Amino acid sequence: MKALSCRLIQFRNVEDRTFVPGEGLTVFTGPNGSGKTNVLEAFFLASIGRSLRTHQDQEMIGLSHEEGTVILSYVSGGVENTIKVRLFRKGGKKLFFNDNPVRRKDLLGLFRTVLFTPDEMKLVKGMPRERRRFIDMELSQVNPRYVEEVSRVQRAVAQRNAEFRNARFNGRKPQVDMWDMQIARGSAYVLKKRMEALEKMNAAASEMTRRLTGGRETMTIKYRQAGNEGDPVLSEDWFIRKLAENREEDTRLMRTSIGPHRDDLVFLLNGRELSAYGSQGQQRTAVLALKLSEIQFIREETGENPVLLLDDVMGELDASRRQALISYVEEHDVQTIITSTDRVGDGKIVEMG
Ligand SMILES: Nc1ncnc2c1ncn2[C@@H]1O[C@H](COP(=O)(O)OP(=O)(O)OP(=O)(O)O)[C@@H](O)[C@H]1O
Repeated sequence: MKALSCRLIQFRNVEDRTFVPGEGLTVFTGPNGSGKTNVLEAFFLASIGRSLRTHQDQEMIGLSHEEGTVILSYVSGGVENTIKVRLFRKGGKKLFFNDNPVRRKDLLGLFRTVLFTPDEMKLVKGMPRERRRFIDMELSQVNPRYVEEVSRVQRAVAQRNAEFRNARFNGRKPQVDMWDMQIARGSAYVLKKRMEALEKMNAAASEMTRRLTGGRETMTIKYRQAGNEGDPVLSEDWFIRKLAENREEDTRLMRTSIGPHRDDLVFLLNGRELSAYGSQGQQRTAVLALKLSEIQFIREETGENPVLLLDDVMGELDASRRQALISYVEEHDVQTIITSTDRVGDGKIVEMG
């Protein structure tokens, strides 16, 4: 999969400009504040349907305008396609695939990207939410049903929690059997897909780590299931039983403590927990290995490379990791779009400002 062009109209600080990346490496360069990340954000918006740095879509519209647009052309499976995102100051956005309106969940998986920003260090150090987002983002781009099942579980959890509040307010016993069943059904599917992905990721991530460290270190990813100390259990019955067991406490706290929305990933380096024992450098290597494994996973699942978007990460990586990254993307022909104040690599250079 390759991006052919990305046109930004009244988007952030760009009035109207079309950016044409090269087939391999492209570096958007310019001084601080010149709009490098804005361009990367436009590519990401066309891929995921939201910004890489804000939940407020309106912030992306050029300051004095009522509407902003991104039009991305890309080629996938030898076919050229266009994604258009229109953002409105008065609220909302419209998404189009080859000029036909689409919903956000149908956009996911059309133009597939892997994003790597300095923020990604949160994968190791941050909250479990960051790690769930990582695996969800990856699966959402290769499996449309996964997106639906995740939102089904989210909705059922929200309804279950609302029922706890209503019941408390009205002084009655909560009626949550129906939500428990829905959560169990969706969770079993989500878990199964996450475990399958993890198995593939594990193989790729340990291979990448060996490569990045000259064989000195190995990484494994483990899945930590809420309410279970042992190996993850994927059956609906397990979820039903656990939700029932936890109902009393959930009623008291008005939340749902079992389900994929409470699970986490644990990264182990040479068998030890990376977040607790890993040095900064080891954590960086691990995150880089995870990102490269994400590319590999998407390629294996879809038969095509995603486009790699790197925001300002080159400065974060030392020379050897930088070189490992560049040689990986060159070897595998991964189109890579980089923002950097320096001219890194020997790809196409696009000057901002
Ligand atoms: N909605 C908007 N309308 C107009 N300009 C905007 C809008 N949002 C941000 N900007 C401008 O965009 C610029 C920031 O762009 P961006 O973050 O892409 O810079 P950058 O080149 O990546 O910088 P750095 O090297 O510091 O990361 C700032 O000048 C900011 O004022």
